[in-house]
Amino acid sequence: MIKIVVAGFKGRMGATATKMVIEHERFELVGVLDPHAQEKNLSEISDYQELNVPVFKEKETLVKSVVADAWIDFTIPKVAYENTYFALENKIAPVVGTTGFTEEQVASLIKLSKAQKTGGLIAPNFAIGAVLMMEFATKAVQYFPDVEIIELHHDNKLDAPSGTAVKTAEMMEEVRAKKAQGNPDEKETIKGARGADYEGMRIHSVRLPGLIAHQQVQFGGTGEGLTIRHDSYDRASFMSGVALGCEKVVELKELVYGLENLL
Ligand SMILES: NC(=O)C1=CN([C@@H]2O[C@H](COP(=O)(O)OP(=O)(O)OC[C@H]3O[C@@H](n4cnc5c(N)ncnc54)[C@H](OP(=O)(O)O)[C@@H]3O)[C@@H](O)[C@H]2O)C=CC1
Ligand SMILES: O=C(O)C1=N[C@H](C(=O)O)C[C@H](O)C1
Repeated sequence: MIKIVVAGFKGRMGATATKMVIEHERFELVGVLDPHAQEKNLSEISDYQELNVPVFKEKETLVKSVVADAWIDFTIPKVAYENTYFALENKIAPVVGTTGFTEEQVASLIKLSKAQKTGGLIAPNFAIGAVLMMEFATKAVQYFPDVEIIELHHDNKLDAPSGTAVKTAEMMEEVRAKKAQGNPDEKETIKGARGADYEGMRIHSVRLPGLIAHQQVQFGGTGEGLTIRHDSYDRASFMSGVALGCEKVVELKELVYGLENLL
């Protein structure tokens, strides 16, 4: 059995991941973390009355109280780096879905994981379809260097652009012919009209109630266009990737960035 803790267990993703861990035959939920939780045990929550899983408000108390192999993190961009660093320091393999990491933070966590000989995963998107979308886009951009990313999310999202959009742009940038898109003389008459600029590629972030997580990567060429689109209609779409991450990280000796590294 892989012993797992879930940080952010009361959030939209954390609650879905907690349920997945409880129901998974090879996982054991040994603790959950939320700084504002009122409960002391999951059994106080009506769906989980039969369980005995301690609830922690501080990560320092958690590591003193339970032994864990993997740390699922769906918290907020402000604390995810600190949490991941802490998990690695304590030789608990992080499986991180929280977005908003800088390139420098990812590099520093990979370095720490190697020093600790501890596996880990930071995956901006755990949906298999989203990973395929990123890979297909990386293929397409070699033929269509003119590309814009439009990501669409629910309006409670804290970070923009999404982690998926950033990862897609990073992957495409590695193989794309350098190019600044649009008319070199173009002027924004309203600031932000052309979206964010990542190495000449534009990223547009849409936030609307009713949405979950969607992205389209739109390419333009001479007399033709290509659109690659992924939609998560339910947060369950992320769970097979989270489960795969938990099974794989305990075998690794360093942290990897992107679920594609484990498929
Ligand atoms: N990689 C992927 O496939 C996916 C990634 N995400 C990412 O996951 C993250 C979470 O998203 P979502 O669930 O929608 O957000 P929510 O706001 O619903 O959940 C975040 C939770 O984290 C809790 N939290 C805040 N600080 C801490 C802390 N120090 N320790 C433990 N928990 C803490 C919050 O608690 P409180 O409210 O009490 O402060 C809240 O319950 C986002 O960064 C999002 O982009 C989302 C979907 C898929
Ligand atoms: O906040 C979300 O909901 C999501 N966040 C991730 C991101 O920033 O890419 C993954 C997915 O898009 C859902």
